[in-house]
Amino acid sequence: MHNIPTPHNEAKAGEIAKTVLMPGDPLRAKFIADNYLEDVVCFNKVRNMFGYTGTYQGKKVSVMGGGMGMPSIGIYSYELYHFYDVDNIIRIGSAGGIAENIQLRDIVIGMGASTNSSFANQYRLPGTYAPIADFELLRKAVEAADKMNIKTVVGNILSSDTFYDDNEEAMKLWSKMNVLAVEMEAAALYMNAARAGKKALCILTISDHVFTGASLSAEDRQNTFRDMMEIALEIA
Ligand SMILES: O=P(O)(O)O[C@H]1O[C@H](CO)[C@@H](O)[C@H]1O
Ligand SMILES: O=c1cc[nH]c(=O)[nH]1
Repeated sequence: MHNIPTPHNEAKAGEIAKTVLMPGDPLRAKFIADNYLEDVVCFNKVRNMFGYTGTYQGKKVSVMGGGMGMPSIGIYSYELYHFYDVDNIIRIGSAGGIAENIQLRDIVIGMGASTNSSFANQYRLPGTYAPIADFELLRKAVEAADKMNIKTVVGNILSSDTFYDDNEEAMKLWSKMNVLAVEMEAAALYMNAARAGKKALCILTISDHVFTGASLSAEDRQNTFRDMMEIALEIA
């Protein structure tokens, strides 16, 4: 393997599993390692973007923070796919609901990730690219959730470059196109996966609703995030 360690990841060859769970928050990665994994080894501390490898029900799995926004997950996922031989990245994140039928605590799986980002420009495509999840991972996630009696909503999500946006109408326009929820990374992850010939999926928990202003308490957040983590671990 060439190019490792990277400026952002100090892991050595073989230290990262074929499947990586990737929350935005590195402390959520630590939470998963502490609460779900056995025989844990921390492989990255560069910029405090913690990465851990351990076993879950006997399977080797890694979990690493990806940061906030597409430039950040763009870097970490690119390096994992291209330099660390990772095959699958499953983002597990929080999101704001923007569809009427989406409520707090819902688990939304991004079949597609629309975006206002220019990440795709690098590919010089003669049209508009549609970033999509890997179907096999998507199907497995839905099946695992069904078995665990956890409701999921599958559809289009928005990966936004902005958390605070001056255009108050923007979310209403995406909502009119049946986009379910807004987060900030999936589209870049899906594009990096496609370009690398690898697999990606984004599973989200609705932590707030953009139009109603409703938001989860800290305790609620932890419990519902656990459902999402367990779906991801199940399919890892
Ligand atoms: O909870 P995470 O995974 O960080 O995801 C969401 O939360 C952050 C914004 O608060 C953005 O990264 C957004 O995508
Ligand atoms: O990106 C995000 C994440 C949670 N809630 C939002 O409104 N946006």
